[in-house]
Amino acid sequence: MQHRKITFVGAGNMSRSIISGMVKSGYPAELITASNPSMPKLEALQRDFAIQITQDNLQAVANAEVVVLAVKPQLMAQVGEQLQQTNLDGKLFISIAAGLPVSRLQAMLGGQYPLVRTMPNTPSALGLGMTGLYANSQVNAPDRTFAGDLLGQVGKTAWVEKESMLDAVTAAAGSSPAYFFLFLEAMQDTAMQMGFDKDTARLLVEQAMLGAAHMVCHNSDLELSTLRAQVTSKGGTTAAAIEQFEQQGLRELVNNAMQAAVNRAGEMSKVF
Ligand SMILES: NC(=O)C1=CN([C@@H]2O[C@H](COP(=O)(O)OP(=O)(O)OC[C@H]3O[C@@H](n4cnc5c(N)ncnc54)[C@H](OP(=O)(O)O)[C@@H]3O)[C@@H](O)[C@H]2O)C=CC1
Ligand SMILES: O=C(O)[C@@H]1CCC=N1
Repeated sequence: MQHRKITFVGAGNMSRSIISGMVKSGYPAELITASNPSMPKLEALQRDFAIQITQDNLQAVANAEVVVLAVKPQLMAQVGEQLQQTNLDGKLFISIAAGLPVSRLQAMLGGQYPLVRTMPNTPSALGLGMTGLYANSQVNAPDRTFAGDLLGQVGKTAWVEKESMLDAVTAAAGSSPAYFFLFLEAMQDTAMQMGFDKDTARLLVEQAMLGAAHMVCHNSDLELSTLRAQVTSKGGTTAAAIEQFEQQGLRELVNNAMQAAVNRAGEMSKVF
């Protein structure tokens, strides 16, 4: 990918994931800066990836061609106001914040800058991320390619043409790792109630999940329902378990949960 001087404002979990992927893919560390109010995460990034670090957002942004906005949504207005003290013309902005629409981000930055709004997820830390991207009309073709390549360093990407679809990406991929963890927690607890120690219970569910995930990825020509049917012997144990999920409304529950994520993104766009 093209290499540009890039600054991450906010050096938390998601920035670390993306920076890790960039450096592993050969992006020159000397072109990457992270800015954060406290030092420990910055020092860890410098130690692990040899990038530039600073506690001075303004200096870091002034020197950058690309600015990744990676603070919590509720802190973005404060950061935007601070950044207005420097000349932001000509910079490409990439936001990873949940919920905040381009119009709000532009108001926070005080101008109509090229802005790619994205929604990544934490598996990006392992190079297995899924990121949705949306570009505003100021983003030119090279900027679009740069943003796609950047998030492509840490996983797969999907562009959306309608900004509202980013909230659906949040529900389906940004937040969804947590749904899977919850499901695994519940299975681990049950396996322990059935007599396994904690480590063995975890091994059982994590290896089953890993195998199932690989089966999904390696059989993209098969419907998910076909993979399920291959496990589900007629009148057998799986059928008994699936019947419980279906009777007790798992599909409706999933629908309600994902809709709640979308609704919350909509609320966040108004309150932050
Ligand atoms: N976690 C997730 O699964 C996902 C998160 N996101 C989005 O990513 C963004 C970051 O989330 P995440 O990395 O998880 O959060 P973190 O809390 O891990 O990181 C946020 C960082 O911002 C720093 N920060 C606070 N105030 C400022 C400031 N004024 N200037 C610069 N940096 C500041 C914090 O520093 P300190 O700790 O020192 O206060 C912290 O290191 C959020 O907007 C979230 O919506 C998107 C997709 C998935
Ligand atoms: O929970 C959140 O708001 C963020 C966005 C997606 C995952 N974490």
